[in-house]
This record gives sequence, C-alpha cells and structure tokens, in this order.
Amino acid sequence: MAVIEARGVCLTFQTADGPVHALKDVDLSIAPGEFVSFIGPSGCGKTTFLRSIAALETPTQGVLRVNGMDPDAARRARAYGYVFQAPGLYPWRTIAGNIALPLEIMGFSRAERSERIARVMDLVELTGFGGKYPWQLSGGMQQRASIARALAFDADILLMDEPFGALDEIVRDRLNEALLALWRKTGKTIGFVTHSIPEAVYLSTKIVVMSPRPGRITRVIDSPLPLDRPLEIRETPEFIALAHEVREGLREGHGDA
Ligand SMILES: Nc1ncnc2c1ncn2[C@@H]1O[C@H](COP(=O)(O)OP(=O)(O)OP(=O)(O)O)[C@@H](O)[C@H]1O
Repeated sequence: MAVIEARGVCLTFQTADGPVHALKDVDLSIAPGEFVSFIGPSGCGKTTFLRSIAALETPTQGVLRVNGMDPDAARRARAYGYVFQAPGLYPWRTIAGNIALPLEIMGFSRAERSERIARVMDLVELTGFGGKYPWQLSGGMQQRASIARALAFDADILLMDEPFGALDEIVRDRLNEALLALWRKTGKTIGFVTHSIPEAVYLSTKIVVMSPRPGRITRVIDSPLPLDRPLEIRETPEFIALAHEVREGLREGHGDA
C-alpha cells in the first residue's frame, strides 16, 4: 500500500487578485521507505502539497490519502513529523525541553520522554547538548534539534520543507549526509522540499519536478543511484546525468508556463 497517495489533487486559493492555482491535477504515489524530493521554482506548489499532506491546507478537489487515511485523520493519528524551514525552537526551553514539548502534549510519562529524547538526540548526533539553549547552538545544530523534535514521537513519515535552505554549503553537505544515514537507519518515508538540484539528486530515491502557474508535477524521476552514497558520488557520471535530467525537467516546465 502507498504511504502517500494523491489522485487528481487540485488546490486553488481565492485571493483579492483572483484565483491562484497552487496545485493542479497532482497524481503521485509514494511507497513505504521512499525518500521523495519535490523540486521546482518558487510558487510551483511544493510547500502547498506538503502542507496538504499534513492537513495544514485542504485540497479543493481530488483525493489525498496518508497511510490510507484522509490527511486530517492521519494528523490525529500522528502519522508524520513535520520539519519547517526555520528551526522554530522556543528560546526559553533547552534543546531537550524543546524536543520534549510534543511528547508532553501527547501525555508521555517523564521516563518515556527521557528515553525518547536520548534516542532522537543520538540519531541527529546532538548527544550532550540537551541542556543547552537554542541560541547557544549553531544554525545547523538547531535544525538538527528540530529534526529530532519531529522524530520524537516516532512517526513513519517525515515531511521536511526546505529544512537546510538557510544554511551554508558545508553545513548543508554534512546535514545531507546525516539525514541520509538517519533515513537508512530508520526506514522512514521522507517527503523533502528543496530548491537545490544536487541536494535532491543526492538524497532521493524519487525526484518530483514541479512547475508553476498552475502548480503541477511535470516529471517524476526514479533514481538509479545506489543507496550507499558517499558525498563523492556527486562527481560520478551517473549523478551528473541524473542532475541533468532534473534540470531538463525544470526547463521543460518553465517553457510551457
Ligand atoms: N495562503 C495562501 N493564500 C493565497 N495564495 C497562496 C497561499 N499559499 C500559497 N499561495 C500561492 O500558491 C502558490 C504556490 O505556493 P507554494 O508556497 O506552495 O509554492 P512553493 O513551490 O513552495 O514556493 P517556494 O519555493 O517559494 O516556497 C504561489 O503562487 C503562492 O503565492
């Protein structure tokens, strides 16, 4: 069964300047354990699609299923963790305190919270930093903490909206490697929005190329790259060919916009 299934999904925002077709006829099927990147120019509906999966937006047409449920039921069943572009950590709470917050809201016991916090901090390699405040950590570490927070309740799906967009290239490389390792260790299904072709190619098993006005999918590319991906894979002909294919897809979408 698909973890995420979209059939004919449309979403139109009614604005003062008229309707904005953020998503038009989106069909997509994501299997368990896939790493799917959404790439495309600004305004092509990447965020809107991710937010629709997370029941933060409601499609105006079509069918969207998350773990076989409608997105609202999936939200109530805590089917996914969501990582936003900015880490969004509370400055008055320690890192452990920030990760604990959703667990507190969900009523986990203190012992269970401590166990989960330790586990996810280890996964994102922040062990030892639980007592620090967000402002005492680098941007990359803060973003890792926000990933840990999204992982804390152990949902099978992780939705990430340009989580590394604001970070410099070197930190981003490191976090890409760490995310790939985490994905392979946990087997989660990941939906990942990015503007970066190398990032999409490096991380994904499937690359969804989107185009604006109306927001739609123009290409779905299944990656032929092996799952074992040292950063140097980016220099290989296979990687370069795949990046080229993504670029072609982006150009194609641009052409008929
Ligand atoms: N709440 C809203 N009200 C009206 N229009 C909206 C709203 N949210 C998004 N849009 C419009 O819908 C379209 C798709 O936006 P969306 O944010 O999904 O694009 P995106 O591909 O994620 O862009 P970016 O890469 O800039 O984040 C854009 O034209 C945007 O202006």
